[in-house]
Amino acid sequence: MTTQTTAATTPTTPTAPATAATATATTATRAAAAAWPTVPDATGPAAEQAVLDRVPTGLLIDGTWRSAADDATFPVVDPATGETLLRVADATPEDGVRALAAADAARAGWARTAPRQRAEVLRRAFDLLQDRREDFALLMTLEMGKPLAEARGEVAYGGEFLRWFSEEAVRIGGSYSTNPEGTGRAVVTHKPVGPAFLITPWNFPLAMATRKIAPALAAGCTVVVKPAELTPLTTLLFADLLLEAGVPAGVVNVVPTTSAAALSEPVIGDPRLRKLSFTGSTPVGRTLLRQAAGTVLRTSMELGGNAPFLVFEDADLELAVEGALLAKFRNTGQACTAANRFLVHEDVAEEFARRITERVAAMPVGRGTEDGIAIGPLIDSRAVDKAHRLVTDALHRGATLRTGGHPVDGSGTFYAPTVLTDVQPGSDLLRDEIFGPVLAIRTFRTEDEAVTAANDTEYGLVGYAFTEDPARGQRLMERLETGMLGLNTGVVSNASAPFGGVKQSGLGREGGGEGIAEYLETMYTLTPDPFRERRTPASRTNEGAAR
Ligand SMILES: NC(=O)c1ccc[n+]([C@@H]2O[C@H](COP(=O)([O-])OP(=O)(O)OC[C@H]3O[C@@H](n4cnc5c(N)ncnc54)[C@H](O)[C@@H]3O)[C@@H](O)[C@H]2O)c1
Ligand SMILES: O=CCCC(=O)O
Repeated sequence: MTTQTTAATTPTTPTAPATAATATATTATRAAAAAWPTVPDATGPAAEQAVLDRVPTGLLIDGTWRSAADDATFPVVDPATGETLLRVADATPEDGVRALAAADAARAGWARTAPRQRAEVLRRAFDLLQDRREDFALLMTLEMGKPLAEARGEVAYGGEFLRWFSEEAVRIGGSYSTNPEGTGRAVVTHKPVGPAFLITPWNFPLAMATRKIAPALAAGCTVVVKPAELTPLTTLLFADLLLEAGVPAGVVNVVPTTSAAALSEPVIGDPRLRKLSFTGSTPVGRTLLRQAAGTVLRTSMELGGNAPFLVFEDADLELAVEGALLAKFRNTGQACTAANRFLVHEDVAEEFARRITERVAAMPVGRGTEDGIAIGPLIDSRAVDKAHRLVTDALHRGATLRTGGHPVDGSGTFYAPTVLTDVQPGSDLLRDEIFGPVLAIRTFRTEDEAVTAANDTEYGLVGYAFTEDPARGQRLMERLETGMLGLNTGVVSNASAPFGGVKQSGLGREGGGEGIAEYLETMYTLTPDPFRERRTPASRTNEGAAR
């Protein structure tokens, strides 16, 4: 794959309480005070420093940037170089509860705003993000490592949630109907569920935040956001943009922390919290669900995946190869949607493997800020170790190495893009999320065999299938146990579509019309038929007198 291919196909939609005494306010609504010059489409040390200088490094609580309660900070590191980019305030559990108190105090006011007003705030945020897209892209590449072309794709994708939910905010409906007996009228309305705690992962630092914040705000909910400790900078810069777009104090609060579990537990256990939306791994999701049971909290869970990628004997192989490159190597393989198991019909397996190996072997690896890079660093050394352990296990069990298969020497946490064929049943990478640039191929003989293998996992986020037979495509839609299916395409993500999984890949959906419903409560009111004469005591007396 050339970098140009990666860039062109990177999806744009995608086409690619507080112990208050110690917290101190440092700047009042920082964003309003800051002038923002037009950002040049530039990279290099000066551009990097300029964007880092713009990032607020405190906690956002009640519309004010603050230092942490104990003044502690933690470093955010560039995974390509190992160098510290910035230090960020490290929120304590008390800060988390204080942020929730702010969200609770702002709750009623925000819920009462006109939907149009909420829509316009989100639309302004969308416009501001477009103006600053180069800043956000560069910042994501710095803190997360993804190639700049992909980071630009994520700004476009993440921004679409702001635009989509600005449009959805004014379409929160309800219904008025006559009950079947004809004796009454049923009125169904939707209201904001209340303060929401949003926990996001490191792999899509902007889009995973906008995919939660935008529908929550559109619905009229206030939020506390806990970004991943590895990539808090994008969320902090985005929160500042939201203040500038007109989000009132307390509506969005942000608490980066290195103590995710300690901060989250009291917030989740606090009865003022009404909603938890989590994106991350399935094991952490299970823990949070157990905690949420304590207060019977509404939850949305976007969890891990183990996507099958099926190539049938009647597939357009060139299309399948392009789809495979996107489905596997987008974000250097670090996507919940990443194809984890390639199941290829035995008649076309060797040709598919030959073509894909040629492309993968040619992928430029390097720091994401450099021109033409297709494969950036993995997020940290643990991710490199995991990828390598899975590859080594597969090789020991009989797989064949076609290209890659090793960490890249030098600074940074890089893993060579890898293709394995003849992967044997029982190999760990067929069961575990690889979360790295490793493409593992097995073969199958029949459609039944392919479907059985595809469904043989506790996960069910997304699947991909390449076939030129429309009837087979329809059978797969009905038989694959996933929340999403890419049929002859390697990417499904789009702000207008319900994103989410079945089985242990999650609960609920983000995006589409479903996305805002996750932040709304349904209320039903019954009232008597207004055309029936009311049988008041007085009318009953009169009826009796008349008889
Ligand atoms: N389904 C989706 O939409 C989707 C999207 C992106 C990532 N993911 C999944 O996320 C995983 C990768 O992301 P990750 O490594 O950041 O996941 P993770 O579960 O380790 O962390 C996710 C978030 O949870 C926080 N966290 C961790 N332990 C916690 C605890 N005990 N209490 C509260 N918060 C806690 C982390 O600080 C981070 O903010 C993969 O499994 C991937 O598939 C899923
Ligand atoms: O990592 C999972 C999210 C990927 C996406 O939204 O396309």
